[in-house]
Amino acid sequence: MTGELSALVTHLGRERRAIAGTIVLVTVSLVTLGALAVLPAYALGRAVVLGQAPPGWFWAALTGLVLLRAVLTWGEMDASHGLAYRVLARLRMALFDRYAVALPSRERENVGHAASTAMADTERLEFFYAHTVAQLVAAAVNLLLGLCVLALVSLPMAAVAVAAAGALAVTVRLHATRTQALGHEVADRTSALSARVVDALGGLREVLGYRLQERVRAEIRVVGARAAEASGRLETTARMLAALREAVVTVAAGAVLALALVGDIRAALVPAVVVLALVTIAPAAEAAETLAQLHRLRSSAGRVGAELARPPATRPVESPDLLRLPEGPLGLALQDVSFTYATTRVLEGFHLTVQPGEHVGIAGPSGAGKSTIVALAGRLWDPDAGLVGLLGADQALVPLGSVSDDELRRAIAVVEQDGRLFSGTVADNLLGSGASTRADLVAGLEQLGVAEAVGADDELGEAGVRLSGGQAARLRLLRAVLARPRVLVVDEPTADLDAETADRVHALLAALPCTVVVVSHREQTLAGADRVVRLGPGTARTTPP
Ligand SMILES: Nc1ncnc2c1ncn2[C@@H]1O[C@H](COP(=O)(O)OP(=O)(O)OP(=O)(O)O)[C@@H](O)[C@H]1O
Repeated sequence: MTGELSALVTHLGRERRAIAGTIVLVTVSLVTLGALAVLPAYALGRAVVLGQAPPGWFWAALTGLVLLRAVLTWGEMDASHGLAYRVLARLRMALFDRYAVALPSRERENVGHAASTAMADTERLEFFYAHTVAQLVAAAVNLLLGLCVLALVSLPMAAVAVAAAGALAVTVRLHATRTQALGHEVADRTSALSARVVDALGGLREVLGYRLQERVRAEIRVVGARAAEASGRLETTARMLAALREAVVTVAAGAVLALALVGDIRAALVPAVVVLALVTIAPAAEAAETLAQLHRLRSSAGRVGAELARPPATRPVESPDLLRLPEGPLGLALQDVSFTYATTRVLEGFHLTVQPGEHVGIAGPSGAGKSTIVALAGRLWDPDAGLVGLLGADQALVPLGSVSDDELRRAIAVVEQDGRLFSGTVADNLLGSGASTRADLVAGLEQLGVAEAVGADDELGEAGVRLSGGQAARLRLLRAVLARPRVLVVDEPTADLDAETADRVHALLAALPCTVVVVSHREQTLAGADRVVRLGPGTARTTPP
């Protein structure tokens, strides 16, 4: 197995034993099949050349092999189907565990690539570990066994089989070198085509509104033709090499037959020996076909491996360093914090202390770093330097990075400006934390003026598409409030609202008993806070309190 594929085996846990089990099953099954082909050929040779009926042991052996093969085939199907599902689940679970800690990275990348790796690449690999590995090992063992038996019967015939195996290996190499570059070209062109289609579908309203249909159609036609042309070339090359492999098997069978006819093998054995040569080489030819396709699986394994190696977005909390949060109200503190996106330094030596129970507003020009402060407060990322923590009533600071994720998520809720809702009902979306009741939800919908538009059991559609911007913003806020956090950090809760509806949000926030940090450009929204911190333009710096 090549590096990328064997590297993933560590993620398969107990399934490694199951893979070993299918290898044994498939190998025994293939050898049994070979014996099932050779035995009747042997009987036929005796009957035609010597005029002798098969002996009694022949029928017993044949019946035994038929039964064994039936049991093995059934066992193999049963084992490998179950194994395939479990391998798929293992790989996806490993990926999703990694995504959970690594994907919300500060680069905020498009997650389409991650999703396609988790769905498509893992499916390809599932088949490989559950079926292909066993097929390859079985073909290799079968080849070795067949060669040994052939060598006992006739050394020249064994030499022919070895030469055929060598020729098949050459076709695999040829296939790999010929199709690798072509395969990349096909993948690139196909992904360009889907990107263009997704782009056009995403902007369908604009396409129709600005009468761009003809242009889009022409572009898709050109990109589609390029993809089809590259796929065609790949297909032709693959077919030619498949034909070459078939030719190798045919020539080898012919050579074996010729050797049998001119050699010193007893005539009665000729059919059995020719069949033996065939059952030795044919599975190897099939395996060669599979090996030739292995580069695709290797790329899939490489992609999955790269995703599994993504660095976590925040430093994992080691259990000996775990701290418990104090009882009672909690405040929030950022001490001497610096933070940089790829090249943009947003915060430098930044200080902010929000006392337990205090309501603080944060204002500042666009790009000043307000949303970055919100993200750091929710420990979506760690700061490059300095400390972000929760403040007890005794002013002791517990760094966010020392609290278990579960305890942290229960203590602090963050409502980002571009936060997400999911498909499902309003209740599914808003009561997930389990901290509030359905009655609280209904009261919240009333208070925020959304009850007329949506009820607790209404479906929101994918990513909440059935809501207006202002309705979605209020539901996102309500979701955080219903989680009953001890610290609530909200980014622009009223940006999408008219003045009257914004007042409903102000009233809700003002009545909250917990610590509240509100980021807003709107003075009305900041007016309800106990105090307002105003950031200047450029990198946000503040002196310690
Ligand atoms: N993921 C990112 N990668 C690179 N730079 C980023 C990223 N997110 C934000 N920035 C940059 O960091 C700076 C601060 O962004 P931030 O979103 O914190 O500002 P903000 O004060 O909330 O702005 P606004 O009021 O417009 O929402 C900006 O210059 C922005 O371009």
